[in-house]
Amino acid sequence: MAVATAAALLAALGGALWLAARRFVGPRVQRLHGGGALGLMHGKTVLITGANSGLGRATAAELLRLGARVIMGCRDRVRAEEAAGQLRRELQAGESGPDPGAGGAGELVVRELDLASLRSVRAFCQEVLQEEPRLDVLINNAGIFQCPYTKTEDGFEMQFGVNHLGHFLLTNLLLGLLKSSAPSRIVVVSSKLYKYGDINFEDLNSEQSYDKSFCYSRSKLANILFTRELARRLEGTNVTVNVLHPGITRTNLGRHIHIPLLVKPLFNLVSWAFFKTPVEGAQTSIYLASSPEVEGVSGRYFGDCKEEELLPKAVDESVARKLWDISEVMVGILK
Ligand SMILES: NC(=O)c1ccc[n+]([C@@H]2O[C@H](COP(=O)([O-])OP(=O)(O)OC[C@H]3O[C@@H](n4cnc5c(N)ncnc54)[C@H](O)[C@@H]3O)[C@@H](O)[C@H]2O)c1
Repeated sequence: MAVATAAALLAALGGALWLAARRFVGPRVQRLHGGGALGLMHGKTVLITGANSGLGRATAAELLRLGARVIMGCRDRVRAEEAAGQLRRELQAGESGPDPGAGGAGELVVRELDLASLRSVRAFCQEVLQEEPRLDVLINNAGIFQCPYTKTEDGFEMQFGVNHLGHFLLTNLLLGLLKSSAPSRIVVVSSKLYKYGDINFEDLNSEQSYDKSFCYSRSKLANILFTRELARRLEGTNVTVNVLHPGITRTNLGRHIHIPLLVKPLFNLVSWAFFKTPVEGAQTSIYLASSPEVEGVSGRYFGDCKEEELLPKAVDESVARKLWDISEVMVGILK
């Protein structure tokens, strides 16, 4: 009797946990574009930061399959070239598409970009501006998650520096090209964890106290405030900018999180059961980059290819403007 009750309780607990986790992760989104969409991105140039792994890689594979010229902005050239070689082979073998013979497959270019260095961001943008006649989609995807306290080359707290400031400078330097290629799109990859962040202007460098999860959330809140302020500034230009959360996805993003050896198998099991695959997680980025449905839509927040509500702190216009002004000073953009 006691065993049966314990088993029933365990089953109920397991079921509740399953439902809670599914609710948090969100419904799995199936691949958006079938064989009929091949060529949808033909003639378009897409730049993806952090495109050699995880969500960025899955996004690159799909946009490439749809015919785009994809520029991979990556920190490590060797790893990026490896990933690019693999993507080209997959494309040729038809592994990243259901209909390899239907044409439309695009071109892949690797360029070096370290978002933790404003010097590197400037050099990268100079190269892009010199060599690329157009830019139709910019996807600010790269990110770093809950690393130990370190600073960027320019002395900024790493997560704020890479996730927000690096992309802030990158986007601003490429705006002219995006405008001249309009209609064009900017897609910003944030996270639901923005909810636990705050823009504490008095300590943006977290010198006094560093909380790695707060700083990640703060950088992702900054991504959203940046998107909304940029959308306001871009009104009437035919350049749109939207932000998304991909949902919890099985990638290497958690490389800085220490999981005890004994707990690892359980963690792997849970992530295998509940987390999205990179292809599933990338669907909202792909949707915002390529779908005709979002033509002209700007300043919105998406999850699972649908618009979602934001908390008041993420739509606070005065905080967004102040963050913009401070970011301009931090990255050294002269007004
Ligand atoms: N995986 C998830 O569950 C999840 C959930 C919410 C949001 N996100 C966001 O998705 C985005 C992609 O993450 P992912 O899950 O694919 O992880 P990932 O670690 O596979 O990809 C992150 C990419 O960013 C690159 N990157 C890191 N620092 C960089 C730097 N200084 N300069 C240039 N590139 C740099 C990495 O090299 C890597 O290619 C991130 O912005 C992350 O915050 C992921």
